Amino acid sequence: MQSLTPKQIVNELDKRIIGQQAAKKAVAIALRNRWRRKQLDAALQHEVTPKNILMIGPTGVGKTEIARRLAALANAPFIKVEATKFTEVGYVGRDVESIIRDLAETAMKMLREEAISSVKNKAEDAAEERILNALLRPARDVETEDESTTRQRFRKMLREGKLDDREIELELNAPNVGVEIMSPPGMEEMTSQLQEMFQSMGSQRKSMRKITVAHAMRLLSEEEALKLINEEELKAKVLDSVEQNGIVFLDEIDKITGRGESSNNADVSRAGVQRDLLPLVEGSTVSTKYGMIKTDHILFIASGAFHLSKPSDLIPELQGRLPIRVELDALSSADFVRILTEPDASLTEQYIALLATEGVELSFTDDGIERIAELAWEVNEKTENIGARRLHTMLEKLLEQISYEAGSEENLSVTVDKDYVNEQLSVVAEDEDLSRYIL
Ligand SMILES: Nc1ncnc2c1ncn2[C@@H]1O[C@H](COP(=O)(O)OP(=O)(O)OP(=O)(O)O)[C@@H](O)[C@H]1O
Repeated sequence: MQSLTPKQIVNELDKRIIGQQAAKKAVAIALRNRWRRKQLDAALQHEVTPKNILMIGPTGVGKTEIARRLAALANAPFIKVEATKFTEVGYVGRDVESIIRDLAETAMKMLREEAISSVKNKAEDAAEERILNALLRPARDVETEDESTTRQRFRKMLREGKLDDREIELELNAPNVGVEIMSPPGMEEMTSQLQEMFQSMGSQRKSMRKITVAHAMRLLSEEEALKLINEEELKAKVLDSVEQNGIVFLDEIDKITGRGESSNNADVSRAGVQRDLLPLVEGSTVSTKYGMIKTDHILFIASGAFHLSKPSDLIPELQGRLPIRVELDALSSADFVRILTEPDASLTEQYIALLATEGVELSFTDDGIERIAELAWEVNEKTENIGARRLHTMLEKLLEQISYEAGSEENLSVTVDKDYVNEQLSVVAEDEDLSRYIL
């Protein structure tokens, strides 16, 4: 996927996100630039740093969604962090490095899942053998049938799921001891080492357990898959994936500027957070439990509404590291209509599919959709503008009754038209106090 052209990337993003073309273009170019960089010779490759992006736009208009979808397209490790998190009481400068450690965790999860699925068949075969061994252990003395024929017969039954509920006794790794250690700020590294220590103590213990065949198949496949994966190789991949493909989404960056409704002390700490973030964005080395990670080529996408402050209120060094500025538009009621219907797996499509599982035939008329969009827009205007997120709460409320009745009534068929929307939502939407609570 890495080699998609910027236009192809935008086309892919178009399938999920309505409008916001400037932001889509910027992230598409940033992604393609990574591929371009990799085509260069090593010396030049080293010099080319990512052009980080600053997305400016109100809440709920697709900023995170664009970054998240981009990461998914590129199969890149992705993490979203609220910049304001680091202004909280108890914050110490080095905490910002936890962003990279968390990104490494995300990469590990992603790559481990990939590795597990690549050895899935082998692992399942091995698990099957172990289950057959356990099943046939008592049968061995009964020499009525050739052993391999019996095994074949059982294998067939096992694959057909006929033995799923039968209980067998197996030697299994003891379940992980669920040690949760609350770490004081700045001590995350030590905590994670302790946690690992506890876990490795746990994984060395084995015990005999009686479980069903279906459950055993799951546990043993997992155990066998882990045996087939080379941990060291996986760790190396994590480092490479974070360094070369990692994407960090820094939300609420506008809230760590000096401006705003703040006292002087808060101002100092906000500028302090910017200063702490700077080395990460400029390129530094962070120690993680998988090894050292250089942040030079990680793509940072910062985002904020900038209602009370301007990008020029950020410290100059950080401004310089976010050279690409894109503005995202506030969403209109016409955009809401499109968001409700056009994206792949749109909200309406999701509800139709969910209710179909209960035999409910749900459909939306054009004027019904328009009315939902109109009301969502009005509620945003009257209360707080939360962008497209309002559509989620509106639809949930709109379909509450149907969702409740589905399952207990046969062959329900519901058409959501303008009248239906008015009936369900107008009273709440027009009452400002009520909508603050319900929508
Ligand atoms: N332009 C859009 N097209 C389709 N869906 C959208 C669009 N904008 C927002 N949404 C939907 O609204 C929800 C919130 O959007 P998102 O998380 O991108 O907000 P945001 O702009 O990053 O806001 P914040 O700064 O508060 O995080 C998501 O579920 C997303 O799918």
